[in-house]
Amino acid sequence: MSQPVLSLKNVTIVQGGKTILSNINLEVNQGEFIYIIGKTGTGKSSFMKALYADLPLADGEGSIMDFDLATLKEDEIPFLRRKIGFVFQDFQLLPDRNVKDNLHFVLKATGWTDETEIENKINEVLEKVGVKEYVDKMPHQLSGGEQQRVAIARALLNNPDIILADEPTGNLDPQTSAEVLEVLKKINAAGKTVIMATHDYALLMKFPSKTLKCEDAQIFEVVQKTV
Ligand SMILES: Nc1ncnc2c1ncn2[C@@H]1O[C@H](COP(=O)(O)OP(=O)(O)OP(=O)(O)O)[C@@H](O)[C@H]1O
Repeated sequence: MSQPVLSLKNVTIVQGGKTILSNINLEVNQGEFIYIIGKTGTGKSSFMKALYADLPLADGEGSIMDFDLATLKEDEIPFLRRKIGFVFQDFQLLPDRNVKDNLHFVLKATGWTDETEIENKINEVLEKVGVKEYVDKMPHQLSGGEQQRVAIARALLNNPDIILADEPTGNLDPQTSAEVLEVLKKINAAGKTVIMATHDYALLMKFPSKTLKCEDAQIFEVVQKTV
C-alpha cells in the first residue's frame, strides 16, 4: 500500500493578511502525479509555498514526509527543502556556470564532499533526463527545453521523495512542453511524487492525471473534462 507523503487537515493559507485558501483537506500518496490548476491569483503558488514551509499554515494541521508543517522550526526548514526537488518556470540555472558546475554547486551546498561521488551523481541525474552530453555547456548555449531538463536533473540531486514543479512548461513551446512532461512522468513512474502547477490544459489532456483546482479560496479535485 502506498504511504501518504502529504496530509493536510482544515488548512488555511494566508498571504499579506488575506486568506488565499481555506479548509484544505488533502492526502497525497507516494508515487502520485498531481496537477494544480486555477486562474491566475487563485493560490497555486501559495499552496506550493506552504508545502515547503515558505508560508506558515495559518490554521489546521499538515505533514509532508516526516515533517509537521504546523510545528516546524526555522532551523528544520533546510532539511525539509533538501527532501523536495524544485522545478520553476524560468529554470533558474546560474548563468555564469556550465551545467556541471550548476549541479556541483548544489551538491557542495547540501553537504557533499567526495568529488568522485559528486561526479557520479552529476552523471547519473543528467543521464536520467537525457542531457548528459551538455555537461560542459553554459546555460545560454542550451534551448529552453534543454535548460529545463538540466533544472529537473538538479531537482533530483538529493534523491527527493517529492518534486514540486511550478509552471515548469510556462516558457516552452507545446512540443518541448510535452517532452519535459514525459521526463517528469518517467521520474514519477520511478516512484517519486510530482505536484505540478500549470495553466497548460492541452498538456493536462495529453497526459491525464489527478487534478486539483484552486477557485474561490478552495482547492478541490476535478475530473478533467470539467477543467
Ligand atoms: N507576498 C505576498 N503578499 C501578499 N499577497 C500575496 C503575496 N504573494 C501573493 N499574494 C497574493 O496571493 C494571491 C494568490 O497568489 P498566488 O501567487 O498563490 O496565485 P497563483 O494561482 O499561483 O497565480 P499565478 O497563476 O499568477 O502564478 C494573489 O491574490 C496574490 O496577489
